[in-house]
Amino acid sequence: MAKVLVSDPIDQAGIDIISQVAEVDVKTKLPLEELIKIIPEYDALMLRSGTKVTAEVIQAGTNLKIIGRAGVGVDNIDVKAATRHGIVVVNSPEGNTIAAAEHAIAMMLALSRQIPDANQSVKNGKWERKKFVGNEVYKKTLGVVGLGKIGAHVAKVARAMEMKLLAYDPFVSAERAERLGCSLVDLDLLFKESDYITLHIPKTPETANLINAKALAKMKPQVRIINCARGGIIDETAIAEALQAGKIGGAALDVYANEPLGESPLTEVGSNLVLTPHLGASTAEAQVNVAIDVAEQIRDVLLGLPARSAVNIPGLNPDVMEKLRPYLRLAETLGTMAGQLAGGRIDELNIRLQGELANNDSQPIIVAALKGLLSEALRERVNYVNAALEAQERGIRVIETKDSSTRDYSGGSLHVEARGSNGKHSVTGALLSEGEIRITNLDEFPINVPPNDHMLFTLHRDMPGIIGKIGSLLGSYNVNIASMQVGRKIVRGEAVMVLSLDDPLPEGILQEITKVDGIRDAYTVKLSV
Ligand SMILES: NC(=O)c1ccc[n+]([C@@H]2O[C@H](COP(=O)([O-])OP(=O)(O)OC[C@H]3O[C@@H](n4cnc5c(N)ncnc54)[C@H](O)[C@@H]3O)[C@@H](O)[C@H]2O)c1
Ligand SMILES: O=C(O)[C@H](O)COP(=O)(O)O
Repeated sequence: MAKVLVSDPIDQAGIDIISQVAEVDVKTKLPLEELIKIIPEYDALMLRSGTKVTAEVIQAGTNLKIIGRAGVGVDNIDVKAATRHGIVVVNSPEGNTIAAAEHAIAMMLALSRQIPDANQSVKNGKWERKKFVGNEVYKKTLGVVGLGKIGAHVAKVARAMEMKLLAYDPFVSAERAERLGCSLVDLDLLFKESDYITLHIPKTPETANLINAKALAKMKPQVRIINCARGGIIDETAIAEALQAGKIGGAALDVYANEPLGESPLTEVGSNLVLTPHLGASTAEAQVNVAIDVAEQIRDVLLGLPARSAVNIPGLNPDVMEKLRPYLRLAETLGTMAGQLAGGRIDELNIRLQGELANNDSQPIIVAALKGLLSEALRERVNYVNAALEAQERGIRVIETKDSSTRDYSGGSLHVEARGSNGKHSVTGALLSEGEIRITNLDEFPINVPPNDHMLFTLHRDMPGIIGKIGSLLGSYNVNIASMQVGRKIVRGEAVMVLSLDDPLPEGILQEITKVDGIRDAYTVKLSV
């Protein structure tokens, strides 16, 4: 039975789902060395933001097939290292959207009405009504930085409170912003005009320290800043100084450059600063949502099914995947054949989706062809997760075309051409109505053969006696021929011979075949049909 390690607190609903197919160990707060020590035992790892999945952890996780992040941010996972090792990384992109958005709103209101400080004051036996006079958010300007899932929900709620909304998001259209009641503006204008600024962006090289001393200097003196996105987007020293000096009205932070926060200039700030310990996603509802979402994906991947929210393989919903599955098999077979025919060092792969197939998303089909193409070199190390990265790192140029006008097979056909040390070779294939693969073209010669574990291809002159000679030669090595077919364009011109063999070809026989009069070239292909 598969084994799954749960290394952060996850709702029981998720653990129950994984337990249907695997043994689950819950071990939280593991020191890194301990995690590295035990990870080889596990097929899957499920976590939240508390566990750091470094390249070392991934390297040690020799049995890992999937890492499931019960939440959105995967910045605590070395996704590149996981991809390189063929480990699928999944998350729950929407399970905690509402929770995080509501936390941002709660922070904005808590800050405006000084609720945390007022609460503490009452508990200290005081009654300081004058000290805690706040502000209304009604008719104030809220600047939303990042108009994705969480930013959009914050905008909707803020609009209901009749706030004026500005938004900055270079990847969102003005129409979408408008539909959400926001005016899309540049960052400087948002800084200048906003009474409240709320951040809902990922931490990237572009967003790191976005709110620094220079940015703070552009804002209104009473501005209140909310960060429920990621630590490191705000320069914590700069914001602590601005608060201490009264240069901004307040800040409410849920996330920090280093978590847990520990020693920080932020803890020195006396008032107008609300801090929560990364609670954005911590609602009962969100925790059930993310646990179920990710647990289902872990269960599916362990059962050999696709994951719906993989961050390191082309996103596909299960219905599309189900429809494409036979074509992925076709693409992988053709990629394997083209790769072996073209020889070891492949530098270019041309893929043409033809007929009906051209109406589909080509990305998964390309990945499947690349998986086949690299299978000779990487064997079981290559999979759907790392095929594209491996190809990119080997400098393989991928050219994709679509031609919906081809009308040869009802489901369409796929043409794969690889250029490598043996020159350019192409294979075309299609699916029969029962889902069986047919190779329909080899190096532009029409053929019609099913793939077979051991195949021999020759390029030769179409002349009497040549088929017999190859048959006798194979017979002399005790190689049984299962089927044979010749493809030619003109009588007595160039032709290809395709032989399906029951046995692997012994060493050296290929060279002998190329010496037969009329044979120009010969290739073998090994498949796993
Ligand atoms: N505090 C928490 O517990 C908590 C919970 C959930 C999510 N989050 C964090 O909240 C953030 C937003 O999550 P989401 O689900 O809305 O993500 P999302 O991907 O739906 O939205 C992010 C938005 O940021 C925009 N963006 C990217 N780079 C930008 C840039 N340089 N400038 C401006 N906009 C930029 C994108 O276009 C996108 O619209 C993420 O960082 C996520 O990790 C935190
Ligand atoms: O990225 C997220 O989903 C949030 O930061 C929540 O993190 P958590 O699951 O550790 O609460």
